[in-house]
Amino acid sequence: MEAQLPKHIVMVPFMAQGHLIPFLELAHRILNHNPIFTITIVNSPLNINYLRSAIANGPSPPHQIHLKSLPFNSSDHGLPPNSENTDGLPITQIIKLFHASTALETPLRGFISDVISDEGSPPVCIISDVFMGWANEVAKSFGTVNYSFTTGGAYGSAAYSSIWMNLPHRNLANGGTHDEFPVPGFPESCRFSITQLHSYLIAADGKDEWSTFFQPQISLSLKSKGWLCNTVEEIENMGCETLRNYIKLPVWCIGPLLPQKMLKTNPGSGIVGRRSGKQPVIRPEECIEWLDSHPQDSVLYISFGSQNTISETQMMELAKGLEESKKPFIWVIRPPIGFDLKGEFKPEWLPLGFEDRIGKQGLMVHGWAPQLEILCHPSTGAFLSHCGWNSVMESLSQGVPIIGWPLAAEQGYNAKMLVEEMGVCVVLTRGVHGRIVKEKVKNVIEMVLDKSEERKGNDMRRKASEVGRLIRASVDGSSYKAMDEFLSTIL
Ligand SMILES: O=c1ccn([C@@H]2O[C@H](COP(=O)(O)OP(=O)(O)O[C@H]3O[C@H](CO)[C@@H](O)[C@H](O)[C@H]3O)[C@@H](O)[C@H]2O)c(=O)[nH]1
Repeated sequence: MEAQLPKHIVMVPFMAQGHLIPFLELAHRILNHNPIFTITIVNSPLNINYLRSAIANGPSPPHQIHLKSLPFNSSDHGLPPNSENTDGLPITQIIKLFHASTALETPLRGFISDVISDEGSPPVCIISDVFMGWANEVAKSFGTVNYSFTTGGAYGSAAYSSIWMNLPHRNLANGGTHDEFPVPGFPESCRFSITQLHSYLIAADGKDEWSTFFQPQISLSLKSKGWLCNTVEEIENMGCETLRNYIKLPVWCIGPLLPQKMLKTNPGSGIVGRRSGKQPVIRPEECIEWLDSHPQDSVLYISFGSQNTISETQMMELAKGLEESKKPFIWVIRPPIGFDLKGEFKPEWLPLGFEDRIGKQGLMVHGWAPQLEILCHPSTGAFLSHCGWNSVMESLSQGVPIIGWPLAAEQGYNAKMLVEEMGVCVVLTRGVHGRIVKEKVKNVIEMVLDKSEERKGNDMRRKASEVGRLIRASVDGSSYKAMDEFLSTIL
């Protein structure tokens, strides 16, 4: 009998750390579920190198995962040389990278043709990032199908898609009051605020450089056979219903795409190990040792994800508020907005003598921290986060409540959902122009870390812990079932 060729899936992630890693985790998850597949992840050369080191740094990679580098030259798109990832790029360049990402279409077509010559048939499907909607056309023209993968949550993805496609805030008079407006797909009672939108979205008119990328790409992704979503059905009931209602396609909630150790009932402290192409500037063991010296649920962890930072004034007030709160903290810090994020950190961005004065109260990490190890440690009591979806899932999976400071993308919608639907978050401020004073920083930190009964912090922790339980239960429950259903549709 002739041996059956493995079923080939081609994955097309967007060119950002917060997208590449969930795609890699998705590939692992699919293969754990059913090893019959071969998966090729395609991207620009530097992102493929990044994924190669992520695989090398992580636990033993299955032989069925292949990486394919597609030609891409950032200088052809008005970007600085070697700019193939949002990491470290200022916002004005990020939009150029979004537009440039569509240049991967022609080389992807070449690759699919090669697959057909070698294997006699096209891949069983392409799984493309929601931002890489053009992959739908590629799939169709080669007689295969496309599924979209949103690396965000259900609520955030629904809001992001609907707001970009409809720009509902442009017509506040149409059913809106003051600065609040309804969003197509969401219940009438769920109003969004103009303050939750980034300035480029507030200014968008359908013809600007942001709309002319997002509208066609989301619109193409709406032609997929269905969407995979990095969330858990039970924790986002309303978000899942809204996403299905808005996109009118099947949605499989297959998250959380996190390392197995984080999903154990009591992960405890220790090395989690992750697939990441970046090395922390501090050894995980050092962080763990520092956390070991603090009581349970007492430490605030602060990080704004892989590509964001705050303003100079905000940094100063945050530092003062932290110092006055006297609460222990780990702060992943980068140069403020307007400066080279990978450049040298200048002492004048913090209060005079700050780092010397805080001593054992704070651990400053200049660059990249071992976030998973920090969040899994029992001493970590709260996370001051920009509400990027990976950070949200990582925090909630460990029952850690969130102090939200959304900065860009769908982070404002994530924060809204975490506050209104889950009750696990309080918003400190929004954006790089958001007002922030040290007194508020101090009060919010104290409130969230306060474990006394009847305090809001205690309630947030209890709710976060319940969400964490649901996330862990989904691994053998709803998310497992959703993956099963998805794979049976492509087999
Ligand atoms: O010092 C650090 C900082 C970050 N991380 C990791 O980097 C990832 C950051 O991801 P996320 O929290 O999602 O933030 P972004 O990198 O900003 O993510 C982009 O992609 C997400 C998924 O689509 C969106 O939700 C965000 O809005 C978008 O900015 C997480 O896994 C973190 O664990 C570290 O390990 N160490």
